[in-house]
Amino acid sequence: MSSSLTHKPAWQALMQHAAELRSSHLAELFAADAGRFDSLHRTFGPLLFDFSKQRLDARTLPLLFDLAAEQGLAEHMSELFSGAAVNPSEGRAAMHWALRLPAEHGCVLAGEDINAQVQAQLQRMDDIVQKVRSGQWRGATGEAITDVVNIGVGGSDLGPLMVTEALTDSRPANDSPLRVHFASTMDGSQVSQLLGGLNPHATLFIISSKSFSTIDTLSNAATARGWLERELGELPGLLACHFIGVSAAAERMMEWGIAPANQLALWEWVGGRFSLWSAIGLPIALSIGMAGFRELLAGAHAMDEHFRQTPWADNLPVLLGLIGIWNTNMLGINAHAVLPYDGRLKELPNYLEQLEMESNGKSVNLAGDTVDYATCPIVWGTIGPNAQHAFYQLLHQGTEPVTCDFIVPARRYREAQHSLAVAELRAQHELALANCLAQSRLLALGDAAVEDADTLPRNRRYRGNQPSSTLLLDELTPYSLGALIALYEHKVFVQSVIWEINPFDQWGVEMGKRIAVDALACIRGDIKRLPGADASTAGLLARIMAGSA
Ligand SMILES: O=P(O)(O)OC[C@H]1O[C@H](O)[C@H](O)[C@@H](O)[C@@H]1O
Repeated sequence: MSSSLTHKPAWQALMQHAAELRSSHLAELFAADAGRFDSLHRTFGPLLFDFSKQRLDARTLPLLFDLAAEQGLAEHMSELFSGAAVNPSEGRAAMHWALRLPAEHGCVLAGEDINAQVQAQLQRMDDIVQKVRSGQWRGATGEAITDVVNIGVGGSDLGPLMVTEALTDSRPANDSPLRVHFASTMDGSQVSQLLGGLNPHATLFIISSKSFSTIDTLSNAATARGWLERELGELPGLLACHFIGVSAAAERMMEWGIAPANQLALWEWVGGRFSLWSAIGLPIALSIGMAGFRELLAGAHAMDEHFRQTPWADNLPVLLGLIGIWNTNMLGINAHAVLPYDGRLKELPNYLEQLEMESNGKSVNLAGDTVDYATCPIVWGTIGPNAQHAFYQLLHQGTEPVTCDFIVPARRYREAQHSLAVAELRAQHELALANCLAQSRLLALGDAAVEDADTLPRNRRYRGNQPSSTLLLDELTPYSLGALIALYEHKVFVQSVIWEINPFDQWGVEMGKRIAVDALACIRGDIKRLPGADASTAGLLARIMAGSA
C-alpha cells in the first residue's frame, strides 16, 4: 500500500482546506464575490475555460500548485517533451506532441529525425487524400471512390470518428461527395449493416490498427474482404485498389495483403488513444481535406506550446488537471460528466472515456504499490441537450455528487453545407447556448438560481452545489478542436503525475482478450469444457451451445 502521497504536506494542506470549504455552498461563494468569474476564468487562443462554478476559492489554486510542485510536475513535463521513456511498463516514449510539430521544427532523438518521419507520412497521407478526393483513385473495376470505411477500434476508431463528425461543417466548399463511415464492433453488426448499403466498386477500406493484431479489427477486415471478393470476383488489383493499411506493424500488413504502396506508418511512441494526429487520422483528412487536417494539428501544437511555456496559474491543462484532482481527491467526487452543447460533438464523450479512463483508471503506482487514494473518476456523457431529457434528473436531484464539463462554441457561422437557412441554424444554436448556461447555473446555485424556490415542495427543489467547468470555444473549427483535444490529453498527463501512475499503458484490457480464446474454442466446439470455468460461465456456455437462452 502506498500512502506517501496522502501524507505529503501539500496533500494534507489541501485536505484541511477542503474541510474548511466544504460547508460553503457555491451560491454563497458567488454571492460573496462579484468578481468570481473575472478571477476564475482563463483564456487561450480560441478557448475560454471558466472554472468559477467549481467549489474552490482564491486559496485553492496555490495549494494545488504546491502539490504539483511536490510531485515534480515541471520535471515530468520536461521528460514528456524530451522523448524520454515516460511509459516504463512498455519501455516507450509518448510523443503524440511530435505528430503536430510544424515542419520546420527539428526533433532528433537517438540519432533519428523524428519530425522528418512524421512529415513524410503526412505527405503520403496528402497524396492519398488528393487522389481519393479528386476521383483519381479508382476501384478495381475503374469506378471513382464514393465511400470510405474506416475499420478500427479503440484509439483507431474513437478519435477519427469523433473528429470527422465534429468537423462536418469544415469540409471545403465545392467538396467532393466522399462519404466516410466507421465500423468497430467485433460482432460484425456495424460492418454488415454498412456493406448492405454500399457499392463495392466504389468503396475504399482503411484498416486502422496500430498493432495490426486486434481481433475486432481483423475480423471486420476479413468480412469486408470476403464481401468485395464475392461482389467483384477475385480481381488482381482488388486489395491494392480497395484497402489501405495504417499501422506500426508493416510486416503484419504485408502478410494480410497490403503492399507497401498502400501502407501508412505510425510508431511505437504513439499511444493508440493519442494517435488521431498520425495517419490514424486519415478518415478525418479524407473528410475535411489535408489543409483542414493540418489546421487541426496546428491547434493541438499551439496547446502543446501553451502547456509547456505558460505559468501554471494561467495554464489551461494544468488548471483543468489540478481542479480534477481537487474534485476527486479532496472533495471525494468520483463521477464526471462530459456535456457538449453541440450535436457535432456527439462522439466527444466516448472519445474522452477512453482517453481518461484507459489512461488513468489505474490502482497501482509507478513504484508498483497499490494506491490508497482515488484515481480517475467514472467519465461518461452525451450531448448535453439530450442528456437534459435523460440523466440530468440525477445531476439535479440524485444523491451522487457529479462534476461536469460543459463544452460549447460561442458562435456558429459556417452553415454553407446545410440545407437549413443560416438564421434557422443560428436560432437553434442560441437555444442550445441558453440551455447550457441555464443548466450549469442551476447545478451550481440550486434554489438560489430562482426567485420563488422556497414556495416549492421539497421534490421540486434543487440543492445545487454540483461543480462544473465551462469550456467555451470561439467556433468549432479544426484549429479550436485540435486545441481542445490536446487540452484534455495534457490534463490526463497532469493528473497521472499527481497520482504517480503511468497513463500510457493499458494492461487492464489484456487478460480478458486472453481468456476469450478458450471461451471461443468452447463455443466453436473445439474443446468440450472451459478449463476452470465458474458456475455462471459454465451455465451460460451450456445454454449458448444448446442454442437457446
Ligand atoms: O490500434 P490497435 O492496435 O488495433 O488497438 C486498438 C485498441 O485496442 C486495445 O485493446 C487498447 O485497449 C486500445 O488502447 C487500443 O486503441
